[in-house]
Order: sequence, then structure tokens, then C-alpha cells
Amino acid sequence: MWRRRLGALLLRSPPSSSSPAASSCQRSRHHLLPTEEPLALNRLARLFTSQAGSDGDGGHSQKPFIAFVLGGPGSGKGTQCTKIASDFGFVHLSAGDLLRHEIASGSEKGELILDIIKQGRIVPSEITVELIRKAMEMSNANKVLIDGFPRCEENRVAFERIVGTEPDIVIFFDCPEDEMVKRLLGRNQGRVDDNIETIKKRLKVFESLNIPVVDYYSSRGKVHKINATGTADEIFEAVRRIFSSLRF
Ligand SMILES: Nc1ncnc2c1ncn2[C@@H]1O[C@H](COP(=O)(O)OP(=O)(O)OP(=O)(O)O)[C@@H](O)[C@H]1O
Ligand SMILES: O=c1ccn([C@@H]2O[C@H](COP(=O)(O)O)[C@@H](O)[C@H]2O)c(=O)[nH]1
Ligand SMILES: [Mg+2]
Repeated sequence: MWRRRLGALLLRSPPSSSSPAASSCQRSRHHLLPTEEPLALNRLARLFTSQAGSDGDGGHSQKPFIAFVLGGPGSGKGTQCTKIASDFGFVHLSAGDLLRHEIASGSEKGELILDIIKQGRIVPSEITVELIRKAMEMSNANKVLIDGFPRCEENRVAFERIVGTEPDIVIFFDCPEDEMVKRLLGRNQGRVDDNIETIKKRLKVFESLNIPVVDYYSSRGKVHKINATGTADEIFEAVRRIFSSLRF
């Protein structure tokens, strides 16, 4: 059972200050605020070991099929994920939405997340990976889209270490910057980061930290690059061809 393997992995890999996942993407560990200290991985391990016996009551005994969906801010990840979920039966987990949900909960962690999102920076890996891991666990899905994650190499390493698996495929929406800016400024959903100052920072972070993740998975033959210009329906035709050819 892949979850049981995760419990074992967590127990085998206690957090250490030199662990790559123990620091945020942008700053070295000794610059962390107290609230950014790595979340207790022991707590995660306890969570997993206490749930390990739940296999018998409906949990999937196989690792889910995981697709990471990457692309610059405003490239259309969320729009396309909604269509993939509806046509191909995937559960859509948006890392950004999970973080915004945590902000809306009013937790202390939410305050830190809000501050980081306003600056267009990347939330510490342990926070995001824990939210994703819990959402995967609760959805109990066998096909999962993880939208907008991993944002940086450290996110990637933390996910693979904590969840104990790699994505099966990576979808990359390739979109010119001017088109992304136009879409974000027209989105009108009241997001705190959809203003030109933060958008410029998000684009820089995307180029410097997210593209290396795409390159990493490209070198492992996992990336499907899609031209993200044109209408949403035109783009979805290219997406549909990829998902139709997969064997889940
Ligand atoms: N192909 C398209 N052509 C024009 N507008 C689009 C297209 N796809 C999405 N949009 C619009 O662009 C905006 C951004 O799209 P979406 O939220 O899907 O992007 P995203 O990649 O998830 O962005 P973010 O990284 O900020 O979450 C939305 O208002 C959406 O309706
Ligand atoms: O894995 C992630 C995902 C998102 N963030 C932060 O949230 C905002 C918004 O994300 P969207 O995917 O555009 O909804 C992003 O700019 C980051 O600040 C993150 O840190 N880690
Ligand atoms: Mg989105």
C-alpha cells in the first residue's frame, strides 16, 4: 500500500536541518521566521501510521495516477484542469487554492501564507506539501491533477520525499508573458496577487524557480508541452489528445 510505504518513509527520514525540504525556496534556513520552521514531520508520520490501518475500509490500495500541471501565472492551468477533471474523471487539486483556503480559515499559518502570496513568493514546502498530501488523502482519488505545484526544485524534492512518489506525467502550458499578463489583469476574481507589481514578481519567480522543475522532468521524459495560446477550447483539444492516449 503506497500510504503505508509513506508512513515507513517518514519514520525512516527524520527531518534534519540539512534536509533540502527544511528551507524555503528563496531563503536559506537560518533566515527563516519562527513561523516558517519546518512543520513537524514527526506529526505527519504519526498521522500516517495512525491511518495505515484504514486500507480495509475503502482506501485505494494502489498509488494514484498523478499529473503535475505547470505553466506561468495566467497560462490557463486552472481553466484546463477543470476541463480535464470533467472529461477524464480526475480530482483537481490546485495548490494555490489550498493555500487560499488556509488563509480563509484564519489560521496563524494563513497569515504567513497571505504575506508570501502578496509578494509573489513561494510558500515553504512543508506547508504546501502537507496541504496537498491531506487533500489527496481525503479525496481518496485514483487520478489526481496537481495544479501549480511544484513551484521550485525544493518543492519537488519535498513532495517526492514526503508523499513518497513521483508524478506520472507533467503537463506544461507554454504561454507568452504578454498574454499571461493580459489574462491576469482581466481575471477580476479579487485575488491579492493579480496586480501588475505582484504579477511582475510572479513572472520572475516562474522563470527562475519553476522552469528548472520543468527542465528536470523533461530530462526524465515526463513533460508534455502544450502551446497555451488560442481559445481555451482550442488548447483543450491538444490536452485531450494527450489524456486520451494515456493508460491510467
Ligand atoms: N485560452 C485562454 N484565452 C483567454 N483567456 C483565458 C484562456 N484560458 C484562461 N483564460 C482566462 O485567463 C485567466 C487566467 O486563467 P487561469 O486562472 O486558468 O490561469 P492559471 O494558470 O490557473 O493562473 P494562476 O497561476 O494565476 O492561478 C482567467 O480569467 C481565465 O478565464
Ligand atoms: O505550490 C505553490 C502554489 C502557489 N503558491 C503561492 O500561491 C500563489 C498563487 O498560486 P496560483 O497557482 O497562481 O493560484 C503563487 O504566486 C505563490 O505565491 C506557492 O507558494 N506554492
Ligand atoms: Mg490557477
